Amino acid sequence: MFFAKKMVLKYGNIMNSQVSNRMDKQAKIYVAGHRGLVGSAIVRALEKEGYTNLLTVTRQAVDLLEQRAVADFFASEKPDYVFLAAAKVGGILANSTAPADFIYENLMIETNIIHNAWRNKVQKLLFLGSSCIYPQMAEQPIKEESLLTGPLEPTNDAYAIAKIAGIKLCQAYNQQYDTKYISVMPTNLYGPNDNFNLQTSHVLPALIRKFHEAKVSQAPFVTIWGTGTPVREFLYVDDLADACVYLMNHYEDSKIINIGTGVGITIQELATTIKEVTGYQGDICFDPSKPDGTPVKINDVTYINSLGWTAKTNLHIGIQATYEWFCQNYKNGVLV
Ligand SMILES: NC(=O)C1=CN([C@@H]2O[C@H](COP(=O)(O)OP(=O)(O)OC[C@H]3O[C@@H](n4cnc5c(N)ncnc54)[C@H](OP(=O)(O)O)[C@@H]3O)[C@@H](O)[C@H]2O)C=CC1
Ligand SMILES: C[C@H]1O[C@H](OP(=O)(O)OP(=O)(O)OC[C@H]2O[C@@H](n3cnc4c(=O)[nH]c(N)nc43)[C@H](O)[C@@H]2O)[C@@H](O)[C@@H](O)C1=O
Repeated sequence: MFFAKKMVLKYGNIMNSQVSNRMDKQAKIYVAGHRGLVGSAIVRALEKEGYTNLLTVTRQAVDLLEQRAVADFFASEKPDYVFLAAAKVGGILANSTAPADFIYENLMIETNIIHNAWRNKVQKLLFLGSSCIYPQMAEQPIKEESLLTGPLEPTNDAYAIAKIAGIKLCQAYNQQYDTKYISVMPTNLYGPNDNFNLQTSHVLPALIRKFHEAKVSQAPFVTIWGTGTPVREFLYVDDLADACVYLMNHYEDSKIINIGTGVGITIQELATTIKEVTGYQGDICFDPSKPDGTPVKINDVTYINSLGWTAKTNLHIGIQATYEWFCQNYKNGVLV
């Protein structure tokens, strides 16, 4: 049972930060990006909780970059709720080599969806941002208040600017049109349906694939990009999805909200853990010619914890589950 908790915002008005305004089990819920890491986990979480009227559509049927297609889709489907998990996403290499694609596609997708959610009176929308929106040298762990207090990490600043625009879109529509659009800032995620392409993936799936393939081919060493010293926080995607559904039911403030474990490890420690899980027997080498990116990135999760949500999945167990999923779904580096 949840009770409204009053809080005074900096603008002086009183808003409910925590509410119990649950989605009806038959409500029409659009999950944008349902085939991706996050979207597929949100679909699993909603189905597990008994939501029966989920709306999904492939990129081939509705390209979210196309304003007209998105407008027609919303006008004909009229969803009640929207989880905005469609985006152009990638790891440090993809972000630093294709910044134009990352800023353009993310601005287009979020603008098309948020504007048409408003035009079609969507009751509530949840926008997926990212912890990379915070300044490169933000005080650790990173509080929500750090937003726009310093320069961004150069390897993903184009993507981060698009994500900051998404936050501002939600807040501006809330302010002008009294909508209920919430923005969450997850830390680095991993799990089933992750991207295992070594050119475009994040570090955790990349290392699962590298160690697995090295074990199979009996390669003497595995190369890790950068120095191994950067610190990252990793959240299992089913925990993230659980948090998103929880917040959709219990939160309606414009204030952005971090999601994570609050615990960081070095890339070297991550590599050692993945080596152990995969059973690889060779050595680990580092390639310092590749970028490290942000030196440390750990979300402060005090706010979401205070609202009654905490992460559950231990990193070792989450990596084991992801490795099992990878072994079942990939053969010779190809999704089967
Ligand atoms: N992965 C991570 O570590 C983190 C992710 N996030 C955020 O979570 C959200 C989801 O990320 P994640 O699940 O990892 O990303 P994925 O790349 O796994 O999934 C993205 C989804 O968006 C869809 N999509 C992309 N472009 C279009 C388009 N033009 N038209 C229709 N559909 C499109 C993709 O469709 P298709 O299947 O056809 O490719 C895919 O289903 C993003 O907003 C991201 O910023 C935040 C923090 C960390
Ligand atoms: C979630 C977040 O993810 C991105 O930021 P990032 O955290 O820097 O991303 P990453 O997972 O790709 O790398 C983490 C660290 O790991 C090192 N590293 C070692 N070896 C490999 C490797 O083989 N692949 C990759 N990708 N990284 C490697 C790598 O050098 C870096 O030090 C944003 O662009 C943006 O997309 C965003 O929001």
